[in-house]
Amino acid sequence: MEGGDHLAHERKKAQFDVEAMKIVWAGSRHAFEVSDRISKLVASDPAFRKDNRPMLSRKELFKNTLRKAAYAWKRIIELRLSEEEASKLRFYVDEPAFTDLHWGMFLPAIKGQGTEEQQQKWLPLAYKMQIIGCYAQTELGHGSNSSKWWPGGLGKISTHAVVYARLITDGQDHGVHGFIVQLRSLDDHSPLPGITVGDIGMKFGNGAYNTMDNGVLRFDHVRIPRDQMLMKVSQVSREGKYSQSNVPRQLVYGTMVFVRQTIVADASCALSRAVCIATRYSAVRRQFGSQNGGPETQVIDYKTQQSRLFPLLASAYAFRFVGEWLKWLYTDVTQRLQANDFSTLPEAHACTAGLKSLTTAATADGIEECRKLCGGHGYLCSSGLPELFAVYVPACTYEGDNTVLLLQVARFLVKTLSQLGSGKQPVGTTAYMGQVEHLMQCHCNVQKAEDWLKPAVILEAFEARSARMSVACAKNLSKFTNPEEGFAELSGDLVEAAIAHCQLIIVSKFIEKLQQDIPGKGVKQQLGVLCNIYALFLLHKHQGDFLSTGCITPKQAYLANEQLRALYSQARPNAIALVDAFNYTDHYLGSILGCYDGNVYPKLYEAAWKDPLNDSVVPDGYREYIWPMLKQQLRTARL
Ligand SMILES: CCCCCCCC/C=C\CCCCCCCCCCC/C=C/C(=O)SCCNC(=O)CCNC(=O)[C@H](O)C(C)(C)COP(=O)(O)OP(=O)(O)OC[C@H]1O[C@@H](n2cnc3c(N)ncnc32)[C@H](O)[C@@H]1OP(=O)(O)O
Ligand SMILES: Cc1cc2nc3c(=O)[nH]c(=O)nc-3n(C[C@H](O)[C@H](O)[C@H](O)COP(=O)(O)OP(=O)(O)OC[C@H]3O[C@@H](n4cnc5c(N)ncnc54)[C@H](O)[C@@H]3O)c2cc1C
Repeated sequence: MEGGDHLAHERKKAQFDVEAMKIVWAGSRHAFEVSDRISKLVASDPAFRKDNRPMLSRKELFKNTLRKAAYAWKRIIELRLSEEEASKLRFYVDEPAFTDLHWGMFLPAIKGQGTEEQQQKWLPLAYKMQIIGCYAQTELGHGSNSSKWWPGGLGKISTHAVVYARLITDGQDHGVHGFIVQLRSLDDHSPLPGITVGDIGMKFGNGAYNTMDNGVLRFDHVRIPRDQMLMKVSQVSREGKYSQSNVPRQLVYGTMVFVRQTIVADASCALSRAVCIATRYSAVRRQFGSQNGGPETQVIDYKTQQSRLFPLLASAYAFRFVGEWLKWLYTDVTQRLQANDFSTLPEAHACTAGLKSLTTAATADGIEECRKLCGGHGYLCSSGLPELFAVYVPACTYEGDNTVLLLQVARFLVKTLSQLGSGKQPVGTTAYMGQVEHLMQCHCNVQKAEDWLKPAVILEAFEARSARMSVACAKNLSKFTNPEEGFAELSGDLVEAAIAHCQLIIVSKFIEKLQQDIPGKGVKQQLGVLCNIYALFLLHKHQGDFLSTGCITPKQAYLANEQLRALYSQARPNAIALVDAFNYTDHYLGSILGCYDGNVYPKLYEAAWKDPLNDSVVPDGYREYIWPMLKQQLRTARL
């Protein structure tokens, strides 16, 4: 079959209104319209071509990124794009660049930690891109006193950086503070005196994150003007006197709360992209199982394929909704901070840290699983999956190593539990800890498989598991005379308790989403199926936790798995429509296996011939190396 829509028969099976689901996925009709318009704008502009990335040398790749960034900026100004539209444009250009750190960290750091006066001075320059900034926190070795190492945009482009360093006045160390530091001349871009700066070298994968100039930075007797210390949290007077505002010191880390929140939203994008590719290809691919000479089985009909693919599809939706909620939480905490209410900052920190950890880990693993779900073709760069994996996987490390972040969540949970004794009622995502006595002894009320479809049953099982794991950690910790020693010794268990808590948040936010009014034929029902798949998949995967804490019985675990299989069958006819609802253009997907029309094989065949290696029939190097070897063998054989 040539041309046409090879997936049309699959699209006809959908039991819901795909156009309505697109609005739900985008968040609102307005968000959908912006996203749809900008994605088409990028896809139709040859300046944003990206299929050649894996073939380019590092220097060509990097120069190409600079060209795209400058062109994108020009288009943003010409078309008078709003911030929302510009950030969608960045998203669909789909190429990490120094601009990410400028807009995503440098500007937010000044907004969050600079005084009004500092903001008035620096923000207009940064907004007009008259200066370009990065965010320099991480060190090569340890300690905020060696060399900065890793900051994106630092290596070759940034003119300025927010640098985190120890503040010492009168011989007293006041800990880490943020400083705006000019790095390069605004005239000829050369490093300023005392500054050594460069790129740290090639990173994992071809193309991928190598479009970014992650950098190294050293200072030798560099003087930073006093008014370039970010002074919202603490100040140094002209006389060198150190003082602190009436705000928590933790605000110094506020930029990370903001960025981690965006990383959670981004996880749903990366995962949905991989899932879209794997789902479409699984419907196109037929392998074995032919009966009476009929067509072979579509691999998407194999239960094993479904049990690997559909939980990822459900996770993409789950991460989308928890990301939406996290954005709300971040906006709420920001408004409170402006009104000097700091009460929800610890929760915002724990939620952003924990959800960043969980969603990036699941997404990185999920992309790799999608590659395997596509068989051998998934390993071709033209599948789009190798580059997506290479570009995505550092998300498990940047903005805080995922394990380190889970330990932050664990500290928050232990603290919450310890405050119960003094009568402090937990709120927000830890409100369930207020019912800890009930959760410690409740029994799951599942007698038949369908009982697992009740939101209250699922929620109670997840709450009980999380509460019991945290309480067990707290009890074990209390046996240590030195709490820090105890924390280190039990860190493995604490990480698992933190994971249980964060999974509960994602499940509960999906359930809350379903309580809203969701228009469109069949849309809510499909989301209900996905929500149950997500929850029961987690329950099945972590059944050891649920069983060992006595939250469910072995029979109930068995029934959950039985229900999960039934849910896969319900999702099957809707699978293609559920990935169509992401509304990704073929340009954005960048994958032959995932193309909208499913016409995979002719495109793969054509693409192979475009590889530079096929430019000539006899490759470079043949005459030099292979021909003499063949001749030698021939001579030996004749002897
Ligand atoms: C194409 C061109 C187009 C142009 C388009 C223009 C428009 C574009 C528009 C937009 C584009 C935007 C794109 C955005 C994309 C962003 C890209 C992101 C890329 C990622 C780059 C990566 C950057 C980095 O990695 S930066 C470095 C991050 N480093 C870390 O995360 C380190 C991890 N470690 C920690 O977090 C540690 O906690 C610590 C180092 C912060 C502190 O450690 P320590 O001093 O030991 O303190 P600790 O005991 O842990 O904690 C003390 C108390 O503080 C509390 N706490 C800790 N962290 C926080 C926090 N973040 N917030 C609040 N509170 C915090 C902690 O709970 C303790 O509290 P307690 O009450 O005392 O217990
Ligand atoms: C692509 C990329 C882009 C980046 N961009 C920036 C940037 O723009 N600006 C910037 O400042 N930084 C940036 N970083 C740096 C990044 O933030 C750090 O790499 C990250 O915070 C992890 O720190 P680390 O590398 O020191 O790892 P380490 O802390 O050395 O971690 C190594 C291992 O030790 C474990 N470990 C560490 N501490 C503990 C602990 N307390 N308890 C238990 N286990 C522990 C970790 O789990 C991990 O397995 C970037 C990194 C990457 C990969």
